Amino acid sequence: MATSSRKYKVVNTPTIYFGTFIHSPRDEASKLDVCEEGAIGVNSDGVIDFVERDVKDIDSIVDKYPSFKNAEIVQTRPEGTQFFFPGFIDTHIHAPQYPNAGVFGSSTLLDWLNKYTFPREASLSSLSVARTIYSRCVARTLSHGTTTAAYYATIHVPATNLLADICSAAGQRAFVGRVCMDHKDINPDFYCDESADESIANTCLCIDHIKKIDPNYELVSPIITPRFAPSCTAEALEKLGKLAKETGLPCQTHISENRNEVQLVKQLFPEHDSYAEVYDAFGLLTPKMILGHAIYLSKKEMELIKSRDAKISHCPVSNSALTSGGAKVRWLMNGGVTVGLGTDVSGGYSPSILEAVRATTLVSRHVALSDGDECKLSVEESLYLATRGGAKVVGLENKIGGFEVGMEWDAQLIGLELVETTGDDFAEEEVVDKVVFEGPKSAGPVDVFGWETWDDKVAKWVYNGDDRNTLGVWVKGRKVWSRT
Ligand SMILES: O=c1[nH]c(=O)c2nc[nH]c2[nH]1
Ligand SMILES: [Zn+2]
Repeated sequence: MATSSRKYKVVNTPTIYFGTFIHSPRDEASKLDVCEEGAIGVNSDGVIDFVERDVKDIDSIVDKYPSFKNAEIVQTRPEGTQFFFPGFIDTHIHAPQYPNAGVFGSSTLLDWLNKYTFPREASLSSLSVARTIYSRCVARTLSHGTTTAAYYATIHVPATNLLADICSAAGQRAFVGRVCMDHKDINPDFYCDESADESIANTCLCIDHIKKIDPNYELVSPIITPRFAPSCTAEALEKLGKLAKETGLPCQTHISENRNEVQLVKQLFPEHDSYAEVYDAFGLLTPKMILGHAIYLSKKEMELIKSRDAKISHCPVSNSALTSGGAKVRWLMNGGVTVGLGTDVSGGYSPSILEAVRATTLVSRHVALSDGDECKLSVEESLYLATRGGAKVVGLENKIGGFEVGMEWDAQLIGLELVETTGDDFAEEEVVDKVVFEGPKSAGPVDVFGWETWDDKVAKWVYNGDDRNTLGVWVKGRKVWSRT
């Protein structure tokens, strides 16, 4: 059933963004680059034309770049409470599971799949259910600053095509994968592909649809998606590996998330030495593969993944919620493996990558308790993973993840008014006046709030912020979300 045949094409008004810009330098995870008084010109294709630092007045910039004479101007507030930041990249999210976010009880992966997840995903055989869930999911992730998402959909072709349509219409950059799962002994009978051939044929139908709505995959791309090794037969994995090679399309799957799952893979694929080698044997371990979780990898597997240049999506919220374990991100990074962040909704309870950033720092501290202080990841490193790291994971590091000439304007405007970084805007007296308080007088707001450096402000955003701080979101220069 076709859902839409409208092609993606957007022409924007050239725009100059003025004010404070913060991003991670391209290959430097440990610090942020703060440009307090800058200007970025974005042309009608959504591409950054110029970046200027130490800008004292708007007129001089407009004079210098005549093609921006009639540009729209978007400016951060001057009091140091707002900044532009690259859009977040969610490298692993299950859109159909969005209504289940937060509902996992005390289950762990394999029982969670059967109890909560497969029944929910099966309900998307109804296109109207899919429409409700997918519109909500895309709107909510955009509102949290997610400008790019690598989505797992379901086994249903019409619903998967609808997800692609919704991303295209809403302006979210997306990889949309029809989930392949044909193993009859593992998947429930109400939610399983008929055969390996059906897995491939239905995947091709989804690829064809996306090709129709976005022929050059400018915004929305198909992604080949074997759910995980246990849910696929060897025949399906082999055919999907061939399809990946023929089409050159990206791929995504899960790996080593849970100890019982790793055991199951050993039982199902006894002829292969490890989980990673199963994917490698079927031609799926390539630079275009995104592996979700990667908690229980051996050193040999990590080295194999590195040698194939496959990528890893770290999903700390999900790994904590489902008691899966703590991924050793520092170890992966030291081994030269490319890592990005995923929400993994609904194993993860939140659609927010900011939450995943926060959890990345916290989970790394738990890992540090057993493996040493070196494992701790800083706010700066975690934000790097959410932007530059994610961009590398989805193969778009030359387009998104930072602010350089030639990159596309995928950005969010962050407002810090709600995270206590200024002396004003808080009706302290109103509350305190009602309380009988005998003691020294307040030191005054400026001494207590408003002293923070930009690094401090960013840390306060990461640890105390949420989507209320996300004031505006742009993808490829198009405004796709605004907090009114
Ligand atoms: O976190 C996860 N979510 C899923 O939907 C899934 N399927 C297989 N393995 C999975 N892990
Ligand atoms: Zn997942």
